Amino acid sequence: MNPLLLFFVSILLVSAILLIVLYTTFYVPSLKQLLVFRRLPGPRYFPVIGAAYELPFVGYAGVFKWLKATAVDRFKRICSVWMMGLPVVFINSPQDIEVILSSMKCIDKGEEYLTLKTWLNEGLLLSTGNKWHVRRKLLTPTFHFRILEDKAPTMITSARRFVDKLLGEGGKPFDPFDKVSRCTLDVVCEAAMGVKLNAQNNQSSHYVATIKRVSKAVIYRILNMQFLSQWLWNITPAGIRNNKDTKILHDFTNKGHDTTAALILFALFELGHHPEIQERAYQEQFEIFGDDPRDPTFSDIKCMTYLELLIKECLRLYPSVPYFSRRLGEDLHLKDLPPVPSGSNVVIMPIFLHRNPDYYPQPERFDPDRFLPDECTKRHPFAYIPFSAGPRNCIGEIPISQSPILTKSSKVGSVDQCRVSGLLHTPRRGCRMVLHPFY
Ligand code: HEM
Repeated sequence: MNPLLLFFVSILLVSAILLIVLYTTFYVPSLKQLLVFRRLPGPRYFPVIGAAYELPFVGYAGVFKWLKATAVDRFKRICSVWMMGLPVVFINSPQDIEVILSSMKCIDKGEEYLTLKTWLNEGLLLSTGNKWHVRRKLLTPTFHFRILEDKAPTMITSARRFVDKLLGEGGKPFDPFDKVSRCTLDVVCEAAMGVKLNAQNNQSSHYVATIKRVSKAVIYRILNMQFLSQWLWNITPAGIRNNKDTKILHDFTNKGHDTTAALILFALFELGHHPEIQERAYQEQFEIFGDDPRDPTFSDIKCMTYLELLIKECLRLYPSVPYFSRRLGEDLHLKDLPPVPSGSNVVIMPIFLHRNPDYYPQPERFDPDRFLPDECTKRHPFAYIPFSAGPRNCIGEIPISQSPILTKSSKVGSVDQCRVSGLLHTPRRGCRMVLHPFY
């Protein structure tokens, strides 16, 4: 063959391969997206590539700081950013959040959820369309209040075992994360799936360590967007490791235990820091039970009004799911704004919404009284969304809001500083506590 022709054919072949790799690795926006998207407010980065090049430098621990500075502080209501061809829109106002979460049309999960696919497969969290409708309809009755009443004895047994484990530390400082995690794993597996796991009696930390690694891998892929492409991820050493990890988790895992564990951990953290709040919570328990060591009933739980305020305030300051998103199947129309084009990834961040001083004065202050009925009526209902809202809200919301997390047998003594990071909202450096028995 003529060497010149060979040269051109080789160039063509290499270009075609590069194009295929680019096309299967990154998003290619449509002309309409390119034209419409630029009319939305947002920082001006490189066109199409957008802010993606900053992400690898942000690091695992800096994600939320970066998100706040980029997507909340400057643009307040709404902020649009290109991310390697993917149009991403951060929505920060309760009014706009209500529009998207209430819509039956916006039920597809965002692109980031692809990173969970090998772990959670096509379960309720990730499925969409008819598959999701059918599964949701089947599963919803399982989480009904009355059905959960049957599970109460097993939940109480796990809770008692948990308290024994905490007291077993004999008043020395310890990090409760592993114990909390095992307890919620036992409770959720048994209540939601009827599976007896007995994780609290199993000394191996293998499972908890694997969950941590898999969660870290999800954030890593979001920060390094080239790895959102499954085939590219699968051939990296981290991807190969991750695929092995997710196989272990398939057998055990479910969506509820780590979110609930994070809630309990932060509740312990805040109780340790606020003896006066702990005392009010304790007094409420004492009024219900006195010195009687009996098990709580569901009617007791209805009397635990302060405990309910406390849980709500924990989920405000530390929403276990700090970030979630939807991929638009059609244009989204928000009041007084150009349309958000179909194909955009719309992001909602309870972690910043719940700390917006317009809705929560002195937002960093832990104050359960913010959730007294009179205070709640002053706020937009979508200013508080720890369980999301609308058709794709959390199916576990009822059991969580009806589960007592405190027992009256122990008192949290002191808790070290902890920071927040990760896929779920959990303490980054752990949180060490001391537990003093009451009697
Ligand atoms: C403090 C505890 C919990 C919090 C804060 C929480 C929060 C959330 C949030 C924010 C979502 C929406 C996520 C999204 O749109 O991407 C969600 C979905 C979901 N949650 Fe929870 N969750 C908790 C506990 C549970 C429990 C205990 C279970 C089950 C045993 C559970 C099962 C689910 C399921 C199945 C979905 C997907 C629902 C759907 O897409 O239709 N969650 N959760």
